[in-house]
Amino acid sequence: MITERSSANGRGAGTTYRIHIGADHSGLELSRTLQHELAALGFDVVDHGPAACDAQDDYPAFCISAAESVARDINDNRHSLGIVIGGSGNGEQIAANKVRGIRAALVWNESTARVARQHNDANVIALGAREHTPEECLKLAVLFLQEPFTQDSRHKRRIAQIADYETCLTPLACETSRRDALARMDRTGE
Ligand SMILES: O=C(CO)[C@H](O)[C@H](O)COP(=O)(O)O
Repeated sequence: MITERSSANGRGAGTTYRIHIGADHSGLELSRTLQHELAALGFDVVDHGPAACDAQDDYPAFCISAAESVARDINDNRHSLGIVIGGSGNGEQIAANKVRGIRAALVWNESTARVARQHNDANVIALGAREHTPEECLKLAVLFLQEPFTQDSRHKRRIAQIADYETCLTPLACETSRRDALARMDRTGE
């Protein structure tokens, strides 16, 4: 069973992770493989489609559905992460990142899988099913899911700036937030 404790992510203990997965026709087979393997590892897996292979289907709805559920769960203090899958992962990442509160990272090697959690506290990853073998993708997904966020103040500060921009939609808000964060660090020595 993969839990908060065994995944050592420092955000609590004893809670099973929920993983929301969405794909398109090019990622469907990989999505099914990952769902099977991650469920076997003890994750609580939620499938956001597609239900069947249709070469004409479009990835945004499936990926946005998965990302919205991650965001909703996080708002409800439930520990959830997401995986969106397409041919390249690019469009899937772009779609997921349109959801407020989502930080989706395109993961394409072991380093980007780890750093997506360590530095970015990413809550969704995008994988390109046409770029890797299923075994590679499983490895990347597990690396991501088990890696903790460092909690370093510089990373928190940058993530907060993105969140500020997302809320206010003005670059000035980012700059203000950066100045406030730097001033706060001066005061507290953080
Ligand atoms: O990776 C993707 C988007 O980033 C899609 O999966 C890809 O564009 C689908 O291509 P096609 O319709 O030619 O199968």
